[in-house]
Amino acid sequence: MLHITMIGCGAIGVGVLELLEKDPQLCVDYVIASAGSEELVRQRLASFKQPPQVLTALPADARPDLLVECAGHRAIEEHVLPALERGIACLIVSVGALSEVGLVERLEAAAERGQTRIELLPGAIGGIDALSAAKVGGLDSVNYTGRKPARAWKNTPAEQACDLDSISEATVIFQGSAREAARLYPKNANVAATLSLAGLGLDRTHVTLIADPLSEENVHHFEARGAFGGFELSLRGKPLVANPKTSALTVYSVVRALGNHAHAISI
Ligand SMILES: NC(=O)C1=CN([C@@H]2O[C@H](COP(=O)(O)OP(=O)(O)OC[C@H]3O[C@@H](n4cnc5c(N)ncnc54)[C@H](O)[C@@H]3O)[C@@H](O)[C@H]2O)C=CC1
Ligand SMILES: O=C([O-])CC(=O)C(=O)O
Repeated sequence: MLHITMIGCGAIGVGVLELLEKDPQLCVDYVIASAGSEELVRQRLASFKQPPQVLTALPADARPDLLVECAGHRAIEEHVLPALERGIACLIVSVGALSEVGLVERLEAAAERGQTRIELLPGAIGGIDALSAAKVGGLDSVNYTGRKPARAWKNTPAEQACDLDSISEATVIFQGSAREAARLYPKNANVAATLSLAGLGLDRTHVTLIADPLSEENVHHFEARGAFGGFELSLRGKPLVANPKTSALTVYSVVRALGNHAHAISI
């Protein structure tokens, strides 16, 4: 059995815990919540048969087999870096955090010192295997468009680009590099960062973000060209009820990755 610590227990975290209850080979012992939210998180977990212990930091003597981050950009600096230094293998969904200059190198150095690894999960997108394989032969261009319902852009800089409550058609709210998209939209542009880290890098991946009042889905579309040929993918993700910014596939991506660490065959 693999022993897991989970950072963050919101829409993704609860969804993952619900699915993991059915897998006897995976056990989440600890959930790390942000300070002040422990009681709320305990209430969220009250109906679980064996709820994990809720803490605000990993105990000094804890040695989980894996730490999985489902919290947000700040959690990478706060929890993932120190865990790597301690030799704990980490899986993360807040890949956009790696848009901060120098953070990739710091994570690599921490993992090397701890003789462990950090895994960037595909989350709401697919095709990362093909894109990163295509990169080996050389890529010429990667263009990504993220389209979400207008409500998914609430409390983001999109509110300065348009009136989200009154737009009647799809409206471009951002065009630029993946690095800038991830910085400005930490809860909506992790896919942009993941595609660029697998492909042409944060500064050469062109990103368009769209608020679409006529859509009920989070649509992720990218086109890649290079020595391998060409590749297009359109993924129409259903948003989670608990958080319209986040696609349900992100939950399944975490469960798949954890299962691949525990089961005899990984796919
Ligand atoms: N790679 C991908 O495709 C995707 C990645 N994400 C990432 O996942 C994150 C979480 O998404 P949701 O679960 O939908 O958000 P949510 O807002 O429903 O839940 C996040 C939870 O983490 C907690 N939290 C925040 N910072 C923390 C910290 N430093 N330490 C411990 N707990 C902390 C919050 O209190 C909250 O309970 C997003 O912020 C985003 O960065 C989200 C969607 C897709
Ligand atoms: O869940 C999604 O559809 C993608 C998302 O929020 C992100 O890229 O940060």
